[in-house]
Amino acid sequence: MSSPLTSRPVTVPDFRAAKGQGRKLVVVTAYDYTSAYWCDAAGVDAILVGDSLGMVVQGHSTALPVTLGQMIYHTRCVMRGVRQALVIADLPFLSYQISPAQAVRSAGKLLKSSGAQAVKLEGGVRTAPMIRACVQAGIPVMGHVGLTPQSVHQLGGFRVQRDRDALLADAQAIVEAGVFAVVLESIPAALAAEITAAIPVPTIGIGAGSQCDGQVLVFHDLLGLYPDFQPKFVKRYADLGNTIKAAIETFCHDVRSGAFPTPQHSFR
Ligand SMILES: Nc1nc(=O)c2c([nH]1)NC[C@@H]1CN(c3ccc(C(=O)N[C@@H](CCC(=O)O)C(=O)O)cc3)CN21
Ligand SMILES: CC(C)C(=O)C(=O)O
Ligand SMILES: [Mg+2]
Repeated sequence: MSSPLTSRPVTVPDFRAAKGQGRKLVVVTAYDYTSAYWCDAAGVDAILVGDSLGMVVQGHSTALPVTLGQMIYHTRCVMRGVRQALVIADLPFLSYQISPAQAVRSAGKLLKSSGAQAVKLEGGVRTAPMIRACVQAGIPVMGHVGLTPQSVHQLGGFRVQRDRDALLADAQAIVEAGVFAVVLESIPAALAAEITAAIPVPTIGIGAGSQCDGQVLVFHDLLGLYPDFQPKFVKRYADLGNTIKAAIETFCHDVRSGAFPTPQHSFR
């Protein structure tokens, strides 16, 4: 029930080969040692060190300010908490868009300095040359099409993407460039099902319905930790934000009333 794909550490080929095996792939984001430890212990198949950390860790309103150095730092923290899950790290905005050479340099630096097994790049037809260059350098790449948050200003906001022909062409282009899996973000369920049936690698959905080969959610969204954010695709499996608030309120009360610390928590 809550064990990952394999009883040894999950590899990129394991993940890719799960397509059509009748087993849904589970991916959760994590940004530090402790969150990665618990995701891995719960039996996720893969952990994504997402550039969403720009929002949920740093407090920006988009992921655009995140740097490659910050992605390396967080991925190194995550790696120390993981025993079995595959670890994939996002390449941040402007670390791969300029040229295929820039993409290989950034992806290579991220893998070399963190120990993650794969990178994720956003974009379809336009990003295919960068993906191809990384794959030819021996770097496994996960693709990401549909709502690509690094293009938020070009898209005019975090909006559902509905252009069927463009989305199919994007998915096909990155499959041809060599991705081992594709994130489908914020697209109608029927279209995600069509793309899933059309391509030979697993699709991992977020706001893309139930017919994808797997699902991904942001750690803070799944646990109710990120304030004032609940798009339609998020299901809260816990209410940890309010749990934390209540616990800290109790601590405040105990300190102010003198109920904490007791002799039990003190040295004699
Ligand atoms: N915490 C968090 N969760 C995420 O899923 C996430 C991030 N951060 N940061 C990077 C991107 C940004 N994402 C987002 C952000 C907002 C919406 C959103 O507000 N969607 C609305 C409007 C859809 C529409 O009307 O077109 C929704 O209700 O789903 C969607 C994806 C997904 N990613
Ligand atoms: C939402 C997922 C797919 C992502 O790219 C991120 O967390 O940055
Ligand atoms: Mg991302």
